[in-house]
Amino acid sequence: MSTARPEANAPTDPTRPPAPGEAGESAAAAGGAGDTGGFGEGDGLDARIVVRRGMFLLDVEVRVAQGEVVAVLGRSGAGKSTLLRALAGLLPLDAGRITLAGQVLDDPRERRFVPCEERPVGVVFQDYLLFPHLRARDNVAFGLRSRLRQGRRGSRTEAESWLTRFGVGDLADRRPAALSGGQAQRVALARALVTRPRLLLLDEPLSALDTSTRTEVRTFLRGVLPTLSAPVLIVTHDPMDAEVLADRTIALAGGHQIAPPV
Ligand SMILES: Nc1ncnc2c1ncn2[C@@H]1O[C@H](COP(=O)(O)OP(=O)(O)OP(=O)(O)O)[C@@H](O)[C@H]1O
Repeated sequence: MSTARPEANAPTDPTRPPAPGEAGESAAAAGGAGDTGGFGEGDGLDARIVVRRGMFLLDVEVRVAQGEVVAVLGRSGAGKSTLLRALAGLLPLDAGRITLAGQVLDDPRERRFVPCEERPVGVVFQDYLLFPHLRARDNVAFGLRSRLRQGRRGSRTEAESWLTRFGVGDLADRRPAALSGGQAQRVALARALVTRPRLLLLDEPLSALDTSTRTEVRTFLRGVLPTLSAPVLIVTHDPMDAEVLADRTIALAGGHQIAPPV
């Protein structure tokens, strides 16, 4: 495990596709869930996250049990994406500690920092960030090949089975430009889950979708999320998403946790 800490507040571009070895592809790294062959071992997520970005300070405590789905609500600028980026390893903590399934991912006091590509964390961003030049099958297989070192044939077969599970198996040969928003979001979710991360982060996964697709994907997620025994954090502006998808809600304002809306 690397303990080198990146420069605090290093600029990252959330609009670019995840590079090989980045957290936009779910990472099941050495010591991650790939070792156990499945979700759900360990103690869930336990984190105190303190991150400064310019004048903004995020300071929150988050605990999510295995199999629990927690919605993170808050107005624009509240710190929701900053929270997810810190958990994914895209922003280092300034103070606090992140422990996932018993493994310390970030603790500045102990100078410990697991880089994003080594974190067993799956991330789905609002605009999918699929690799545009890869077919759906290879988008999903990418993490298996790069992180788990699986061979081409086996990783493709496994990718196809995840696409089928998510109802888009017949689209395996398509590139992202030939997928609808809902289809692309399913592929992105398959890609995030294929390496069996121990934490799933969904950043506004429905916000780029039109109303009917949004309802379709929300219903789909409602079926899938309870089947994962990993902790899930889902950032959303929409209380309906929280109501339908989450067991519990965290509300942020100005970088701090507040009582959730009733
Ligand atoms: N690179 C940066 N440098 C300085 N400040 C930043 C940077 N990125 C974000 N911020 C600030 O951090 C605060 C929290 O931003 P963040 O993106 O986490 O909010 P959010 O709740 O996800 O908002 P939205 O719902 O609009 O995505 C904002 O005040 C924002 O201006």
